[in-house]
Amino acid sequence: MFIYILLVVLVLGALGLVIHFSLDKKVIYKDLKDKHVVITGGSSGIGKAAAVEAARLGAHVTVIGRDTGKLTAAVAEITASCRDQKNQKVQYVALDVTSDYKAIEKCFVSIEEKLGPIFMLINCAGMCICGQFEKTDPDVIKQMVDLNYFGTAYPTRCVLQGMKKRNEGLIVFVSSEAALIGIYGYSAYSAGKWAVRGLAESVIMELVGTNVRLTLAFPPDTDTPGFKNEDLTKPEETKLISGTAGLHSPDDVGKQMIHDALTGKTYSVYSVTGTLLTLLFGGSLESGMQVVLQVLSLSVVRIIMVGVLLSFYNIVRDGLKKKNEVKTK
Ligand SMILES: NC(=O)C1=CN([C@@H]2O[C@H](COP(=O)(O)OP(=O)(O)OC[C@H]3O[C@@H](n4cnc5c(N)ncnc54)[C@H](OP(=O)(O)O)[C@@H]3O)[C@@H](O)[C@H]2O)C=CC1
Ligand SMILES: CCCCCCCCCCCCCCCC(=O)[C@@H](N)CO
Repeated sequence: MFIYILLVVLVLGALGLVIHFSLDKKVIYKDLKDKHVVITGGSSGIGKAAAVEAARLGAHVTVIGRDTGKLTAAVAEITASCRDQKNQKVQYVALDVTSDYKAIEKCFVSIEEKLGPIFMLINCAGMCICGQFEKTDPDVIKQMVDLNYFGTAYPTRCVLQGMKKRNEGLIVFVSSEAALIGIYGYSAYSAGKWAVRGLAESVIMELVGTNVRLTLAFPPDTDTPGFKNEDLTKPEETKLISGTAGLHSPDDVGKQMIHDALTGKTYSVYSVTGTLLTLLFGGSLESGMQVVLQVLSLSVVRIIMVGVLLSFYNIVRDGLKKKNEVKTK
């Protein structure tokens, strides 16, 4: 028995060490002084909170969105957070990130002409329209992928070459905890966020040997204008399931996203559920320790997850029962 345990510990220790030494070194930055940070969706919610934090850390900031009213207000708020009001520059650019590639590329060229090479790109523009799939407007099904996936893929395609050439840069993808588990009512939305995750994990492998890093964020429900809006039409079942992970503040999520990227994390997670879900379903080699934990916890966390999933199916069945009762009355 003792020998068996010793063997397991040795094998796991060796696994942890092999991973530790075969990974590229973490690139860690203390602040963003004089760096150019671009944030799509930086005029509201999580993106705005991330922009404010970047300004506090000394960055020149470009925020991207469509509504110039929201962008102007955001620029004022971000400017007020700059630690060096005289030298830091904050600008907005009106761009629809679902535009065709050429238009996005042109816009990114002009952004770099104005404030210099992009050091950090945070792809935060996104939104969720909930509902059962067969009741979802086909245009919305397409919009969820256009905005959440292509709205991340195209801007990233624009900056990658320059970053690789300069051999420095940070990219953040904002996915969702709903990209780790399928949830009633998030059908159209989650497709885009799962795609973002697939893209991230492949690009991360393509960055091997460079100092460019990509961080994949998995926020849970976060109290933003976008969340308030989606909540208006959200099925009760979706609210109950999604609520399991709690409601978080955009300031906390935006701030942590920046710091996770600066400290070279591949995943940025914000709640216990996020930690458990990435432990179970995550594909990154975040660290040797993470992989050892995955191996050790796999069966236990999987059993917990099956229990959780069963309870989610019960929520859906209860909802169905209630709807049938209303119909027969
Ligand atoms: N809040 C939550 O519960 C969660 C959010 N997320 C993700 O986090 C990100 C931010 O969400 P949140 O802060 O809640 O959203 P908000 O709705 O508060 O902000 C969305 C931002 O994206 C911009 N935007 C939307 N569509 C486009 C477009 N086509 N082109 C350019 N900019 C656009 C908006 O500006 P404008 O409308 O002017 O274009 C706004 O600045 C999204 O990707 C979302 O999916 C993930 C998990 C949970
Ligand atoms: C063993 C593991 C146990 C884990 C428990 C599982 C909990 C699942 C909760 C999923 C929450 C999804 C939130 C998505 C928010 C989002 O993307 C929208 N608000 C869109 O804006």
